[in-house]
Amino acid sequence: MAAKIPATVVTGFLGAGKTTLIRHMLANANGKRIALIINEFGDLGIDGDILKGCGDASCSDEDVMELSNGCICCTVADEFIPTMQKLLEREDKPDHIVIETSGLALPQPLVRAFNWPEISTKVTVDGVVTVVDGKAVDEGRFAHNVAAVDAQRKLDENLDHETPLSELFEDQIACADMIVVNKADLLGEDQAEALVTKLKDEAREGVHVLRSTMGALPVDVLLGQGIGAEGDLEARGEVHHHHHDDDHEHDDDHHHEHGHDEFESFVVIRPEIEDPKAFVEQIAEVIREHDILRLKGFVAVKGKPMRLTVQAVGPRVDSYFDQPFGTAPRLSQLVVIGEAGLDRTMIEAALKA
Ligand SMILES: Nc1nc2c(ncn2[C@@H]2O[C@H](COP(=O)(O)OP(=O)(O)OP(=O)(O)O)[C@@H](O)[C@H]2O)c(=O)[nH]1
Repeated sequence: MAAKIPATVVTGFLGAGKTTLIRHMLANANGKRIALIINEFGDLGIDGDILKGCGDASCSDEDVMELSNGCICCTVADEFIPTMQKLLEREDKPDHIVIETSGLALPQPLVRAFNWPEISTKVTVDGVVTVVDGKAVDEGRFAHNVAAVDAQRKLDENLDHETPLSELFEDQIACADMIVVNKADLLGEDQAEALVTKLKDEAREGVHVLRSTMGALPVDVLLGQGIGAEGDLEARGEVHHHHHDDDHEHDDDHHHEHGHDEFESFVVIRPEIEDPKAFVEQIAEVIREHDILRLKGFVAVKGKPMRLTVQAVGPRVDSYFDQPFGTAPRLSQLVVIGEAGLDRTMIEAALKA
C-alpha cells in the first residue's frame, strides 16, 4: 500500500500570522509540492486570494482549495472529507497537504476527522502547528484576567471565568505539536523569552516552541514532524468539552455551535477612496471605538490601478498595494470580525464615511 500523505494542520487565532507563515513556506518549499486547504471566517476569500497571488510555481491555483465560509471543524462531513477525497483521488498527488483553519476553529475535531474511514488509510496528520500572535498574547488579549472585564459585560455568565478568546487559545495550545510565537519583531528579547517559557509550561510535554517574524521558518522545520496526531487525540483533549465535541462524535452532519456564536463577521462595501493614509487612520479609529478583532480586505484607491490590501489585527493596521484589480470591480470590500454584538450600523457608517 502506498505511504500515507502527510498533512499539517496550521491553526491559531484570527490574525496570528497563519497565512503569512504558509506563504513563506510555499515560497521556500524546496521543490516540495504542497496542496493547501484553507478555511476562513468571514465572507470574503481573502487568504485564498493572497495565497494564489503569491506567484510561486509551487503554489498553483488548483493546489489551493477553499472551503466555503464557516468553520472547518463544524463542516467535516459536508466539506472537509469530500475536499480531501478529491485531493487524494488526483493522479498528480501532492507531497504534503497543509490545512489552514479559520482563526476560530478548534483543531481537535479536525484532527479527529482523519480517523474517518474515507481518508484514514491515505493521509495522516504530520503535526499541528499553532501560530500565536506574540504581541497580542503579551498584551494579555487571551489572558484569563480579561475575564474580569468580560464578566462585567455579561453578568449572567460570571461563573464562567473564561472568555471566548481564552477558551479558543487554550484549545489551540492543547492540540499543538509545535507552537510558533510569531510577530517576534514586535516583542523585546525578554518579553519573547518569557512568552516562550510560559507557553512551554502550558503546552503538552515535548512540544517545541519557536519564535518567528513573518512566519519565516524553514519548511523542513514545519513539515515532516511525523507525529500521526489523529492517533493520540486523548492527549490533546479539548479543554472545553461543553462546546460540542461529544455530539460531533455521533453526528458530524450537524452544524454545532461552539465559539462561533460568540463571534460575528460581516462585509462592508464602499466605493473608491481618495487618500490611503487617511483611510487607514479612519480604520484604526473604528477598530478602537468598536473593539474589532480583525478587519481585512481590498480597497480601491482613486487613480491607482493596484488594489490596496488592508490587514488589521486589533489596533495594528497594515496596508500595501498588492496587485491590479484586473477585471474585478473597483470597489472596496472589507470583512469585519469581532465578538458578537458588534454595532454593524455604526461600523458600516464609519467605514463608508
Ligand atoms: N509585525 C508583524 N506583522 C506580522 C507578522 N506576521 C504576520 N503579520 C501581519 O499580521 C497580519 C495578519 O497576518 P495573517 O497571516 O493574515 O494572519 P492569519 O492568522 O492568517 O489571519 P486570519 O486568517 O484572519 O485568521 C498581516 O497584516 C501580516 O502582515 C510578524 O511576524 N510581524
